[in-house]
Amino acid sequence: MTKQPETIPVLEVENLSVQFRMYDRGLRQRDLEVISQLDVSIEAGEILAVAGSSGSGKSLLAHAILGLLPGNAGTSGRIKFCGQTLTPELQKKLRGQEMALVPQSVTYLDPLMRVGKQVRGEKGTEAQQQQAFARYGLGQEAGRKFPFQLSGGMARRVLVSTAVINDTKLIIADEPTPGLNPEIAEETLRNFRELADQGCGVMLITHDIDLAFKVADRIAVFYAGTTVEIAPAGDFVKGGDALRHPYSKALWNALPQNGFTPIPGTQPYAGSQLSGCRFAPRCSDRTAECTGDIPMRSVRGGKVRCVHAT
Ligand SMILES: Nc1ncnc2c1ncn2[C@@H]1O[C@H](COP(=O)(O)OP(=O)(O)OP(=O)(O)O)[C@@H](O)[C@H]1O
Ligand code: NI
Repeated sequence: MTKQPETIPVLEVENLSVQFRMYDRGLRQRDLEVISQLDVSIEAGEILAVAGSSGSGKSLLAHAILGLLPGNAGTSGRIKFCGQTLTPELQKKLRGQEMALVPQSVTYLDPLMRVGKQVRGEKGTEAQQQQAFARYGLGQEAGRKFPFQLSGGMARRVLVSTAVINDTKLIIADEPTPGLNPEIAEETLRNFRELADQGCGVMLITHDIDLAFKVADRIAVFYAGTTVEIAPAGDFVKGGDALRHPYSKALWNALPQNGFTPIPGTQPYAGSQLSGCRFAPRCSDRTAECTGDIPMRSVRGGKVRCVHAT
């Protein structure tokens, strides 16, 4: 029997931690760990949604991948792009080309530069830009406009065009839909699906797991700076016992269509050094074992960071 060629994931994040060097009064220095022991991967053709509440580390993960962390941040662990370990030099080379960020807000467009020029960037050609614009239903005249002359929907398509212009293999979209009317939000998601279907890996960062399971293949749930569950999107449609981590179940129960049941307590600040399960203080299933080191493990075709999950 011939062996199937192994496909190399577009993105592999292994045991990633991110710390910020902070100075207390009197210049005492301490490291604040905001992402810890994070593992995640994306295959070509796949949309991975990254869902989690505010402050759980979603944007920092995006910035760590792209090499956009601020100067006082340090990382450990490994990030591989198409099998190659990323270094700051490589990140700089690939950024905006083979890996691209669709930022949260159209205010990321330079207000003083015509959008065609922005979309082409340093290396894109006029022909590539026109092709991308045509693909997203933008007239050629759009390229000569300034951002303030675009409608919200057009500006969004411009941002997506920016991401596709250089045969991008990995697109990271950070909260691309809030503030958009539902039609444009859906159109934006359709664009990502299309790009994935053509072989791109897409990381879709969102607060909204409702939206995530409509378009994503898998969902990674973040809590206080790490992944607590990574599972097929279908499990998040079913909810309840299809899910593995108590926090994922709680998120599901908090959805309007599932009764809006709130989760008591609050997420610990990502920098607060906790040992053991970070969700334990809010978990009704917690036991003494939850204070130990909790690795990710495989359960029913997904991954979970919980000693009790079956
Ligand atoms: N420059 C920084 N210095 C210190 N701490 C920071 C810095 N940037 C972010 N943090 C902290 O890191 C944690 C994760 O932040 P991050 O922006 O990744 O959250 P997020 O999941 O993207 O949240 P949101 O959904 O609100 O965008 C937060 O607790 C935040 O306060
Ligand atoms: Ni964010």
